[in-house]
Amino acid sequence: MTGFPTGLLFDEALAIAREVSARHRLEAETLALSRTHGRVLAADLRAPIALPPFDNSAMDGFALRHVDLHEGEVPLRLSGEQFAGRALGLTVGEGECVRITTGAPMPAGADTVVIKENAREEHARIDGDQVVVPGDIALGANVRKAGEDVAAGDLVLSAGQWLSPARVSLAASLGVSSLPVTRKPTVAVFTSGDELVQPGMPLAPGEIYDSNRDLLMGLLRADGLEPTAWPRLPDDPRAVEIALRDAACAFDLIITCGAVSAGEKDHIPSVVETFGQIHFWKVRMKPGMPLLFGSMDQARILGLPGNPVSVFATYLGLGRAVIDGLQGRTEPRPMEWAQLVAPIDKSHPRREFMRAQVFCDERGVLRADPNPAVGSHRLRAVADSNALIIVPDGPQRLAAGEVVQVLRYA
Ligand SMILES: Nc1nc2c(c(=O)[nH]1)N[C@H]1C(S)=C(S)[C@@H](COP(=O)(O)OP(=O)(O)OC[C@H]3O[C@@H](n4cnc5c(N)ncnc54)[C@H](O)[C@@H]3O)O[C@H]1N2
Ligand code: MOO
Repeated sequence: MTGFPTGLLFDEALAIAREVSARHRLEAETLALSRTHGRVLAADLRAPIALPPFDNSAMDGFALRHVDLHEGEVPLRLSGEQFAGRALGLTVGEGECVRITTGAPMPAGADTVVIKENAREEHARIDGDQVVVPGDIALGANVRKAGEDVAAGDLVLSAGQWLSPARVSLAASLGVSSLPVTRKPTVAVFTSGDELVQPGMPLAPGEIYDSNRDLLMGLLRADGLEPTAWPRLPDDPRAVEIALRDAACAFDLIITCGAVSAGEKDHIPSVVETFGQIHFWKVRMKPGMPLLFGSMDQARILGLPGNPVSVFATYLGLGRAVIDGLQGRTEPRPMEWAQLVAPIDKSHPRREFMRAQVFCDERGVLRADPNPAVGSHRLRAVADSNALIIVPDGPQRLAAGEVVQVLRYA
């Protein structure tokens, strides 16, 4: 098998994964705002109105004209009430004030609000109720100005951003009722290997329980997708071919795990090569070296290595980039830096993804404690950790205290 890139540096593989998936970006669909949570925005959003839309009070109290204030206490005539809701068109004249609540539109003429607790109401005066206010209130106090948060026409959300609850809520505050978002990829998940048994069934000698299915389904669901798990693939080339070709015409992304390395039963690369195209196979990363990325029919296909820790690292390191590319997400995923608690001595040249516990110490410094259980079969270390340390390409001797890049997952 030849004619495709192999033995790539991690960054080279990542660039191909991004380029191919961006080229196969899914179409946009317009959804009601309440259904856009977690999706990727497909077009820029400019503010159709200003926020706040009008000058309004930040507190419950009395709206007044600052020019009427002077030293000491100031008596003002209460000329009306404006509560949050429709504007009554009131005007505050000389020596007057209007009772106001939080969020209510400022009456014309008023420029300042005194909070209720600092005012004294005196009732049944001949010429109406009187409100006595302190004279030392700052001009504009407790007033929220129209447009101080967002001006009409501002670019508030950009294509390629993911829609967090705050972003969806910002669109709602602007009166936007639907947004164009990229369609979510449909994903088929396959595990493979004759040794695999579903949890709950008895194990025969040589068999193990299938743990990768739940790992992948959980990772994909945590990324907002609704993956479909297919029955486990047997180590039979014809069965692998039929299942993958079937899925490739129905799904946007196929994720397999296992059967992608050098063994006699590793049929996935030859099926992808025969019925599709391999974009790359084998990446200089640890774990996850046998990783394959290709296309078949309408689907992109990620052939993850079978070892559970390899599945985890390749999904977070490269699989997610494919999912982001298909959805047109250009906003980078958050990446952090932490100080090593213990040294790392890496003699191989591959980029390594090491399990670690990342925590914030008493001085507020983010620190990373590498898990000593190396080996891509040791799933427990992933479950006991909350981050992957990304150890750069090439041999590395990193002392305790050195700063490393970390990818938090829990
Ligand atoms: N001669 C070579 N041998 C191996 C190479 C190599 O380059 N040359 N690569 C090694 C590396 S690195 C890895 S990673 C594995 C990957 O092999 P495959 O992707 O072909 O995966 P399998 O052989 O099918 O499985 C590997 C390992 O993982 C277990 N496994 C598989 N699926 C599941 C599952 N769903 N749940 C739990 N455990 C699973 C499987 O039983 C094996 O132990 O190959 C090395 N060998
Ligand atoms: O790269 Mo394999 O994934 O080391 O075990």
